[in-house]
Amino acid sequence: MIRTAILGASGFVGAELLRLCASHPELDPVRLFGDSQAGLRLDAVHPQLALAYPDLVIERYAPDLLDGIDLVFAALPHGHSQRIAPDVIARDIPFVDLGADFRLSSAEDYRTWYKEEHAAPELLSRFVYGIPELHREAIAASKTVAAAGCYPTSAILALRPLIDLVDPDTIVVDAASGVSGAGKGLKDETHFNSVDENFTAYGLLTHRHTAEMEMALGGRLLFTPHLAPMNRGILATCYAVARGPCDPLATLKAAYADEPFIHVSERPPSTKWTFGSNAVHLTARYDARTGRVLAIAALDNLVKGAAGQMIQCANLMLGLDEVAGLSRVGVCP
Ligand SMILES: NC(=O)C1=CN([C@@H]2O[C@H](COP(=O)(O)OP(=O)(O)OC[C@H]3O[C@@H](n4cnc5c(N)ncnc54)[C@H](OP(=O)(O)O)[C@@H]3O)[C@@H](O)[C@H]2O)C=CC1
Ligand SMILES: CC(=O)N[C@@H](CCC(=O)OP(=O)(O)O)C(=O)O
Repeated sequence: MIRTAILGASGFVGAELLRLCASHPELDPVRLFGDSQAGLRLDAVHPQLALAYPDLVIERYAPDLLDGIDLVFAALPHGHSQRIAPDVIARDIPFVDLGADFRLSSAEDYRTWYKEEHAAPELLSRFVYGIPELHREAIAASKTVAAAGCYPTSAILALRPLIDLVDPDTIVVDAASGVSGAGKGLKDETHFNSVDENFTAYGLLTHRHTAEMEMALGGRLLFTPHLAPMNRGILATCYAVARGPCDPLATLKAAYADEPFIHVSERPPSTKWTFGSNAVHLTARYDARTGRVLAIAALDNLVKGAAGQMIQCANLMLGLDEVAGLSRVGVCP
């Protein structure tokens, strides 16, 4: 078994990593780290995991606790894993990070979008951007992977195969997320009374995920995130001016024909089709009237947008079956 440590185990993504590891044939979570919940038994923090992990305790991180570990997952707020990465790299342990610390390729971009200095800029170039469908070989050859964010995963998977068909400077991405995308901390905007029976746009013109989408797609794009009254799920509706008449649905079908987690069909996708699974459902159209391409993606922000993507990357890095521990079937209805 692969002795696995999880930083941020007491958070939403940490819980999802543990849920997925419980049915993974190789990954064995043996060390869990948290902050405010350090010192508590796992079942006190995440009761849904009690039967799978009766004996685990959340600890406070110390570098020595990584000794003997075979794989590290980090699901920490931005800015933390850049301080821990040197400990992991010094021990030569495969490391999959889900924070934004190592996703952008330059410290300057990080400063621009995250409004802080990067603490380990010399490590940025070691990290491979973690979307297996686009960077499978590089991920398999790397020990350090920065798993992509949830919104970027949806928009990039919908648009990347279509990029030669459109003008990248005309891309518009409107995406709606379930509230678990904001993590477990309670804020005014994520309070039940703010979210229930409500639908809001936020982060206008400035959302940090714009940078990741531009890095993967080229061009200057307009991204508007929305908060939807649901627990999980992202639906990204993407538009771009086409270079000429085209068949984007056929292009997506061809690009993803052999992908285990991607389903392309004519039917407009729903987030519920992906609930709890690592699946991404896509569709696309060419609109001859406006000369635009439309592409839509649905995924579960906590699985393909987070924990599932991390496990898919780890499977590749460790030479395991890429689909190990990951479901392709959503819970619907
Ligand atoms: N939620 C989602 O759908 C997605 C999240 N992400 C990213 O993944 C990361 C985790 O997200 P999520 O699980 O939602 O967040 P949560 O807020 O739910 O969990 C955060 C975790 O980090 C721990 N933590 C907080 N501060 C510190 C600290 N100072 N030192 C050590 N540990 C700390 C918390 O510990 P404790 O609870 O014990 O205080 C908790 O375990 C974030 O970077 C997020 O942006 C990316 C894609 C999707
Ligand atoms: C609904 C919601 O609030 N979503 C979060 C994005 C999800 C996330 O965790 O962002 P990273 O991928 O950068 O880690 C937000 O908009 O800030």
